[in-house]
Amino acid sequence: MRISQDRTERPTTGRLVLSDGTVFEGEGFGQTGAAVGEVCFNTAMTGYQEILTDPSYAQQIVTFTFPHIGNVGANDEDIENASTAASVAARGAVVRAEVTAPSNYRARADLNAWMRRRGIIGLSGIDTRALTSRIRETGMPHGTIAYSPSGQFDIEALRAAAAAFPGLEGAELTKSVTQSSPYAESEGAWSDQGFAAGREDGPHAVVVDFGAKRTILRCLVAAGARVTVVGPSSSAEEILALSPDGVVLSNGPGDPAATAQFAVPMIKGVLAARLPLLGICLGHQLLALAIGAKTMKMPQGHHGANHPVKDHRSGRVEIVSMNHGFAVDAASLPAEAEATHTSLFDGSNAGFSLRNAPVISVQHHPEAGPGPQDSAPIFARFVSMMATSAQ
Ligand SMILES: NC(=O)CC[C@H](N)C(=O)O
Repeated sequence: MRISQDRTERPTTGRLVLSDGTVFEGEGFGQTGAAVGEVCFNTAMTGYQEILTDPSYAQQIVTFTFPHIGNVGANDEDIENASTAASVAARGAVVRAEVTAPSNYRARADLNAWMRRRGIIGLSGIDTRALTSRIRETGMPHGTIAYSPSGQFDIEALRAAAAAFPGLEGAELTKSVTQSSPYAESEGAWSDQGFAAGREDGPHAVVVDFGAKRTILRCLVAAGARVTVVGPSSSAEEILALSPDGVVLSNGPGDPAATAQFAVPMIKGVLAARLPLLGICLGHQLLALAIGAKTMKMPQGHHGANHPVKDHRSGRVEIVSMNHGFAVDAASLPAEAEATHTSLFDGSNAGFSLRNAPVISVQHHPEAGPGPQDSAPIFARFVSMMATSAQ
């Protein structure tokens, strides 16, 4: 039949080529061209726009296990890059179903056009279950995602580019996704009326931006904090000169051990000032390194919005958002730290506090964006720690 002949004659326009030569063939969308990165999978059923703009995904290609990505299009608010200097977080998106026209009252663009504008390469029609099983069994591979409207690919060149990708171990990426000059953040919680304005008289939180998600800043503002954001290589002296009532170490991309080179001296200085400290994700890992614990690369990482974490103080299980490829080695935590949270998926450390200092820290994402809000009370807790220390 003619129709099927036409179909078979038209070359497919997208590829994901792994460093071992495995080729996944599908249709390209979004930005044309090729990009290399570590291929991970994310199990969240919603929030693809937040995921693709989370700076922690720098140099990663995200495989979505949820089959329908793009249904609600893209809007102007669900963007997690805090820094205007960083236009791209994830380098690519691998999805199962073809992206269809958006249906949502908030949509301002379809995912295809939005990804093209942001320079993110998409690949649809992929057996994402097979790719995810492979990542689960053999770890996160290096790959090249490519979209060529003509359907012409130099597969060997794409494989060689994937093989040449140095990977995330040892990679310091926080400076590439942030801006160094301080700024104030005053946007709070979102509603259909827009973002609520923050208070100007709340306790002052200085957020060290390692690639912060805007939702973290908005949660702090919504909890009553006045927020100033500073760059990742700020010194303790520069931070203390802003008279903070507390300091937040944000999430961010890359290997915490690499960023620790300049972040640990800063964290030690803030710890010495005995200010309340909150670590989130990369911030959690950096805090662990600052107190002498170790971090390590995980084989598959945790990327999703349905991860069970046990809070040992309350005994409750919280369902949380996760996005990390490195983890704190729980066994290496010094006696001054008390492990407060554990991942119920694999027993890895998901939080600690310090016994003799106002310091709390979590591996997961209490801000959600996307995900459940079981851990959101940590922001109010931190703001009240700051209010107490300010007295
Ligand atoms: N979301 C994050 O902050 C990620 C932290 C770190 N880059 C990791 O992959 O583990």
